[in-house]
Amino acid sequence: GPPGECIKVKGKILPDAKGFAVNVGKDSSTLMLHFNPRFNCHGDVNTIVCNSKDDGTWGQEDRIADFPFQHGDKIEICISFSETEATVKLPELEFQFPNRLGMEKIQYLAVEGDFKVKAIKFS
Ligand SMILES: CCCO[C@@H]1O[C@H](CO)[C@@H](O[C@@H]2O[C@H](CO)[C@H](O)[C@H](OCc3cn(Cc4cccc(C#CCN)c4)nn3)[C@H]2O)[C@H](O)[C@H]1NC(C)=O
Repeated sequence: GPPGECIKVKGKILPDAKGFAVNVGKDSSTLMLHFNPRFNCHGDVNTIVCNSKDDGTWGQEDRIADFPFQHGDKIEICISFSETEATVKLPELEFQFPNRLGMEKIQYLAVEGDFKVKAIKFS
């Protein structure tokens, strides 16, 4: 959808989650944001890794200092964006990630890994 719209993903983190990802962008190869909380994977423990993907090529990773998640949590992730940055709103944490590709609309959303989606809302 267009800038300013909020994409809300509600769901539950699995009790034995290693990690999950919410990807938004144009398609699976071109992502404005790969939002990837890692409980324990790729050598990361309790770390949120964010990145972009440009036609199949990963960008530079950003690691967020806080990790407001626990196994089994029911959470809502709210992603909105402008021409300059994406904003991720979580319980107890909000941060920005640069809109590196200058993407003007989000037409792709995918949730992967140890997360059970309950609802997705575009508002
Ligand atoms: C230190 C030198 C090496 O550096 C490492 O190099 C790796 C390879 O590049 C990076 O890892 C890649 O990082 C990229 C972001 O940048 C991506 O997350 C990508 O994963 C894509 C992907 C997504 N999915 C789907 C999915 C998603 C979440 C859960 C599950 C599950 C489950 C059932 N339990 C499945 N599968 N693959 C990851 O592989 C590391 O961060 C990086 N580490 C550092 C410190 O730099």
